[in-house]
Amino acid sequence: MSNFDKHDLSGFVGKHLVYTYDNGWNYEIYVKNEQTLDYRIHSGLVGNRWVKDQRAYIVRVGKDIYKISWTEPTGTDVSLIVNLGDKLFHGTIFFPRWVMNNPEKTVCFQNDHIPLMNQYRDTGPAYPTEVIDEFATITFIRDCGANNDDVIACAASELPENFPDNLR
Ligand SMILES: C=Cc1ccc(O)c(OC)c1
Repeated sequence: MSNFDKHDLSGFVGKHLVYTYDNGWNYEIYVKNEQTLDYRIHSGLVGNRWVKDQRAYIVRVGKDIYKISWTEPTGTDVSLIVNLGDKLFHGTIFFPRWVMNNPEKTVCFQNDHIPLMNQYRDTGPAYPTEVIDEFATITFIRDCGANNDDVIACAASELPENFPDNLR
């Protein structure tokens, strides 16, 4: 049927991407391996939040098109389409109501606060969910290999002075 191997994620694993949503939100993601991602948020509702080792479903849906979906300890659900060939990106984010009401509660290195995030999630309110459905422009792509813990290793606010502007 298709002329590519949908099970082959080798063209995606290891990719480090920076992208800007049409609403101005700037994000950075590292595809750590076939089921894991790290990310850092530069600006937007929850700018300066960062996360390592988020488990995700990653699938190939075209020759150079991938889809990543996951649910976070906060209860936020995310699904991303990454079209590397056209440098086109689309994200759908489903924010629980409590995140919209108090986004600052999620701005942290989440890995140090998983039980707290789960507690916020369980307390809610969850509904009504806020759906953010936006295209983004990929501004930077590079290959960092798999399972590289140096790619996303600090908050956006903690990046060194000499960090390249095109990587922010
Ligand atoms: C809520 C997290 C979230 C939302 C949109 C994204 O593009 C993302 O990329 C890592 C993460």
